[in-house]
Amino acid sequence: MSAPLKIAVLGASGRMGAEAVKAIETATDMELVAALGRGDSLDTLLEVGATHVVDLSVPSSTETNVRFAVEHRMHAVIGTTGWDEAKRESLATLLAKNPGTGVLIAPNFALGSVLASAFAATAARYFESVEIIELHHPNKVDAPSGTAVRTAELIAAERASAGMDPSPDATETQIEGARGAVIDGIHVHSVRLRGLVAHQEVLLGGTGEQLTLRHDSYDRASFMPGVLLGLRTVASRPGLTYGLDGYLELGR
Ligand SMILES: NC(=O)C1=CN([C@@H]2O[C@H](COP(=O)(O)OP(=O)(O)OC[C@H]3O[C@@H](n4cnc5c(N)ncnc54)[C@H](OP(=O)(O)O)[C@@H]3O)[C@@H](O)[C@H]2O)C=CC1
Ligand SMILES: O=C(O)C1=N[C@H](C(=O)O)C[C@H](O)C1
Repeated sequence: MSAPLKIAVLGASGRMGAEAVKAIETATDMELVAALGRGDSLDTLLEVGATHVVDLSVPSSTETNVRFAVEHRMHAVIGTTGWDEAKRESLATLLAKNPGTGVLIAPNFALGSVLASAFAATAARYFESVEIIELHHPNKVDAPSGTAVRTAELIAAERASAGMDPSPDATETQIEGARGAVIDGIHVHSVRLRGLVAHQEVLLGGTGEQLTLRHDSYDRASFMPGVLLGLRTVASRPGLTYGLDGYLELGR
């Protein structure tokens, strides 16, 4: 049997970080070597000899954390939101200088969510209208969710390759925000509600019919199989992978 992966969790006291710590401690092929939070020095990662980092911190710190890891040739699995195109490009440039190091940015680790986004992108070629509603707990600091952004990007790419027009919309006047955020031409609406965890609906409309693709995470345990899959795979995928779908055989 090969040596266990030496894993550090960043954001370890948070809602996701605490769940990841439990999952890693339970995995027989992994060793938790550090559980760090705000104010802890990243030099600890070097002192404990971490080979892999899981970043589940906050959008304002994730880039600094991950760049440190890559500069020291640690593989990184990122669940934290905030990785826009400019940040991803900059990270890819850094990775090119550190060949052999792998990074996964996973907007959503839940396998059902990854599948739902892929199904939605496929379906969006066949429906005139598409909009996204994402629904989350009220402690979430960013909107729209990273998952909704990624889903909109996938849908927009499919519709562009199919030569489709924008979804029809006759709105002439509106109160700002009434039609949601627009990402690559796709409208995204964000709900924050006590009692929710993480949920998303993609509404697809055609003449006389509607298809709704909904995914619900009722518990953060739903994200852990994806976190562990990411950790087990990332070292064999040098460079940057955006989306856990990059590690799955989705037949697309
Ligand atoms: N990809 C996925 O499947 C999922 C992604 N997420 C994303 O993960 C992120 C975390 O979510 P959640 O756990 O709910 O958030 P929390 O706020 O519960 O946790 C974030 C943790 O990070 C800590 N932190 C702050 N700054 C740093 C730093 N510089 N280094 C290390 N840790 C730091 C915070 O500490 P303090 O409290 O002191 O600020 C807190 O403990 C979000 O971006 C969220 O959108 C969430 C669920 C699933
Ligand atoms: O903050 C959360 O809770 C979640 N964040 C991620 C996102 O923004 O998409 C993943 C999941 O939706 C839960």
